[in-house]
Amino acid sequence: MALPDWFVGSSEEADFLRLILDHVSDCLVAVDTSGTIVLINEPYCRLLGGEAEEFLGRHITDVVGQQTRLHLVARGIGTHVGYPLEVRGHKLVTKQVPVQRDGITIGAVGLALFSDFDALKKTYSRISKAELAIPQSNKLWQSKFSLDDILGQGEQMDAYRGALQSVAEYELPVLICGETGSGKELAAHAIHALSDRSRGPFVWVNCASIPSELVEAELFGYEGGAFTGARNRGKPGKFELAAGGALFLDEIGDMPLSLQGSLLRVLQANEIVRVGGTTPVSVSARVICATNRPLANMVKAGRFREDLYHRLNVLPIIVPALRERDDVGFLAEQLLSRITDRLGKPAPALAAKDRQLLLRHSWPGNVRELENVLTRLVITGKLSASFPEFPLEPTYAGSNPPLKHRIQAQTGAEIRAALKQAQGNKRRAADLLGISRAHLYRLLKAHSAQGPVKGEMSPMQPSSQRKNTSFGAGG
Ligand SMILES: Nc1ncnc2c1ncn2[C@@H]1O[C@H](COP(=O)(O)OP(=O)(O)OP(=O)(O)O)[C@@H](O)[C@H]1O
Repeated sequence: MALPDWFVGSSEEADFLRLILDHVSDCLVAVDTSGTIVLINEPYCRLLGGEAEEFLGRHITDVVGQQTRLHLVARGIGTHVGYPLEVRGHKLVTKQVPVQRDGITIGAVGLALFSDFDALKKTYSRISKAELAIPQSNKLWQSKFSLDDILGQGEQMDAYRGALQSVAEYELPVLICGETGSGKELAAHAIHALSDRSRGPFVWVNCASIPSELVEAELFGYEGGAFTGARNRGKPGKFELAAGGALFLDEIGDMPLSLQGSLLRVLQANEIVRVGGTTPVSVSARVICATNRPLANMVKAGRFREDLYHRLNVLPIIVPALRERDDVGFLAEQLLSRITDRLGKPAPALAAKDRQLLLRHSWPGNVRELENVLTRLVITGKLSASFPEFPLEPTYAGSNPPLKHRIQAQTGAEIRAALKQAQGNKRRAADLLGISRAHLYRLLKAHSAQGPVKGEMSPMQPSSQRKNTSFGAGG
């Protein structure tokens, strides 16, 4: 493709420019002020069915027909955007712009924005669907943590962070496994933040905390009037909210078996149908899952679908447990300074014996437990005195009732006290207890199954039944 006389660059620059113009996906032609073609790229030649030499030097109207206005644009009649043309049976949507040097028009460039109407229709429909699928509230669904929030040092943590970076590059499902409190949620946020989808939403669902009868509506959404209590206008599910971004399914091991089949179907078909709906909606969310359960064993025991397991376990990430990490001292220092910043308190120095305690402890609650221990240290100024009591275990007083009942009663009392202190906020209560939210939900569920104590309130429950739950804010 020859470049016009306008071009004043070196021959390397000319080659490079030629290459670019031939590789732009659509047709491009340039004329001088007389309307003579001075440049034409390969895609346009292909569309016209000839070689560049056949078109260069000819008037634009001879080559593409009388309806073009490019020669007029080159004489200064202004710019045309979205100008429709039919060239040799092909319908084009073009943009025709004058080329100016030092304020003087020296020619014009015609660029086909679309030379394929079917592609245009498809693109338009994708754009409008994407707009519908990302409601404004999606601004709320964003990843809150990045790789920089993952504290740790040494080879092990470098390798771990490297693994997060490499899985982030792909559009494939990620399965994050690790003990409670080890940082799985943090990893999921960081993967999304590192990915090409980072500007899209990051929507999370805790599969353990949604009542099983609501999981389907929560994930797939529902149409108005789909069931008693459903909103009139229906509601998009988390898959729809996560369009163009990532859906984080936390505690996937706790997803009821019945729902695992529906999830598998969605992942296979890449589309969902809202509860009570009939129209499929295409799914464009990347799925990131996390679990602290031994999923492979659950598959063997028939408690987790094998086909779903393989669908999800494409890019596995194992989060190291704190007791397996060799940087506990470093992590403690870093967390301590974060905590003191947050609380506006001076940082207490870690005595040698405190460090020994930190290294000896087995950390069943992992980094969350360490954070809690350090928070108490900042507040009370003592680590060694209170530390041996961790992890938070009830002290079993009295010997009359059987031990099992005493443990239940004691756990119940601890949970009630924490909920009271947290004014019913379960996330804060879980933090106070040094356990994960999911663990708290499981305890609440177990206690509600045992009788007098009711735990989780279903949002669909009539308000009259929501009162007098023993774990309510009032205790
Ligand atoms: N490497 C880390 N650096 C800094 N903070 C961390 C790290 N790992 C975990 N945390 C902190 O520990 C707490 C628990 O982390 P997170 O919620 O990600 O754990 P989890 O494995 O998802 O827990 P669960 O299974 O109980 O839901 C959070 O406050 C998190 O910020």
